[in-house]
Amino acid sequence: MLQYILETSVYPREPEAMKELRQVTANHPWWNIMTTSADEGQFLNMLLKLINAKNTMEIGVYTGYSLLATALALPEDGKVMQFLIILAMDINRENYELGLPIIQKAGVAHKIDFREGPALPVLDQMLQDGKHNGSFDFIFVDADKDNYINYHKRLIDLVRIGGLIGYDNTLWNGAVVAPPDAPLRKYVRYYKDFVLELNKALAADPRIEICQLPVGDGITLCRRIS
Ligand SMILES: C[S@@+](CC[C@H](N)C(=O)[O-])C[C@H]1O[C@@H](n2cnc3c(N)ncnc32)[C@H](O)[C@@H]1O
Repeated sequence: MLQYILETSVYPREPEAMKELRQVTANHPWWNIMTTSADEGQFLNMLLKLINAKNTMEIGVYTGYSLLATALALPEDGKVMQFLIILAMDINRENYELGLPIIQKAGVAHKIDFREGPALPVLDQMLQDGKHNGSFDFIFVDADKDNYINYHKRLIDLVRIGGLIGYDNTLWNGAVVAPPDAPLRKYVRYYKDFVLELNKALAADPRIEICQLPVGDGITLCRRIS
């Protein structure tokens, strides 16, 4: 079914730059476990346009596919305070630089403020400054699953009321419904409980409305309501 969706509506309408970046990623050794899928990229691109997002954040860039999908969707006039419109964080700059020439060629690199390093200290600094509370329209989290709960504790104060946080991989390769003795890859098994814990915490959080979508590996959208 996914192949049908990809072939009928995703691949034919995928912007050339996103296609090109997907090719770069496909040659990277982490591709299989790391990359955001084409249907997710297209979904993010449309979602951002629908909510008229201007000020966004991404945690977990890798080679930049979801970042490019975001940058292509955002308007030119999104600068808020000292940030450009996408604050993008990753512990690895090398991978970001693999995709960067394509992002530059697409004419959207100026929308990105890339910070190399772990995201949590940057979030803590922003919260301490107090200037960015409630300022983000959209935040996409696609990084270390064992920190998602820690991200959520901070992001809830940084996203604006009515804004969205999207957590990626909340179906975790289907492992969220796998029996305890299921033969899972080591990587999948290691993070499974963290994803389950996150899903439970989001479902019980009264500060958000949530919607879990089977797009890509599962995205949970959280709309801040208080
Ligand atoms: C699944 S990949 C991101 C995929 C990307 N969104 C895309 O479109 O292809 C996860 C990324 O999170 C990064 N990462 C892991 N731990 C991190 C941390 N503590 N802070 C920021 N980034 C982190 C990894 O280096 C990796 O590039």
